[in-house]
Amino acid sequence: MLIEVLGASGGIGRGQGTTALRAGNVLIDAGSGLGELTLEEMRQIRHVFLTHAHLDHTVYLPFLIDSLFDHLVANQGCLEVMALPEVIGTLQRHMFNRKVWPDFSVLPSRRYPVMRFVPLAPWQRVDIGGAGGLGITPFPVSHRVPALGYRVASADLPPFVFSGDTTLDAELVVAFQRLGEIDTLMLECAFPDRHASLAKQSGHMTPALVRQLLGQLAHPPERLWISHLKPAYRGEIEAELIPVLHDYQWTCL
Ligand SMILES: Nc1ncnc2c1ncn2[C@@H]1O[C@@H]2COP(=O)(O)O[C@H]2[C@H]1O
Repeated sequence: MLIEVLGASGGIGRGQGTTALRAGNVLIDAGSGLGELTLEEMRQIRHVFLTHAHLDHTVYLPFLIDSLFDHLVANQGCLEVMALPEVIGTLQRHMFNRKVWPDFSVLPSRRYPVMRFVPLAPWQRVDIGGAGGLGITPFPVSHRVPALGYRVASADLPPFVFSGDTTLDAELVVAFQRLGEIDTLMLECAFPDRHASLAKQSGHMTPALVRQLLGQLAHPPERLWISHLKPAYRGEIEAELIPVLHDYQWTCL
């Protein structure tokens, strides 16, 4: 099983989509990177796990469900959107509210809708695809709004951890300790160190915070994929990460 990064940018620009990952028939987040998929590829998707409600992680969800509508109706299919209860409430109130977008969780009928919200609880693993499938474990992270990261593993996928959007605090360190061994860590780093206070205020990481987090892990990851760089600061963040990550295999997405 491969994790395919469809988008991982902290902003927009040619060739840069916001967060969306694909593993088999599962999506993690539905940012503008989702626009990389063909209609046929979208039709394979059965589950969308959301980290949080912010637009850069959800903006293509309304288009996805609209694009799949006929196919789902014809096949009696239903797209499962998995998220924290607070995130589901936000999407119901502000996105699928029949003003911004139709409420596909009651269309074409309440009994057989094309989209279903499934509440998640931190640390309650969800198994997708039975034996040999994916085990997806949500864990709490520290953002401005209720948010999760995900650990994804399967028989042929060593533990992959995606931080989602988060800053560093004591709870995040506890969560990472509980995750145990990590093969690949996709970790956000949105701002350079000169914007440390904005990073804290908006719930994001800087290279100095990445250093602090890694220094507190009992099981450092084998490799790091750094994500969510704000395009305006990309060069600066990369330069600051070089001394922080010199002992790791790493790349900026
Ligand atoms: N206090 C703030 N001042 C300026 N920009 C902010 C502030 N809070 C949030 N943002 C920006 O708004 C963005 C919302 O999405 P992000 O969390 O990815 O990143 C956030 C920041 O880029």
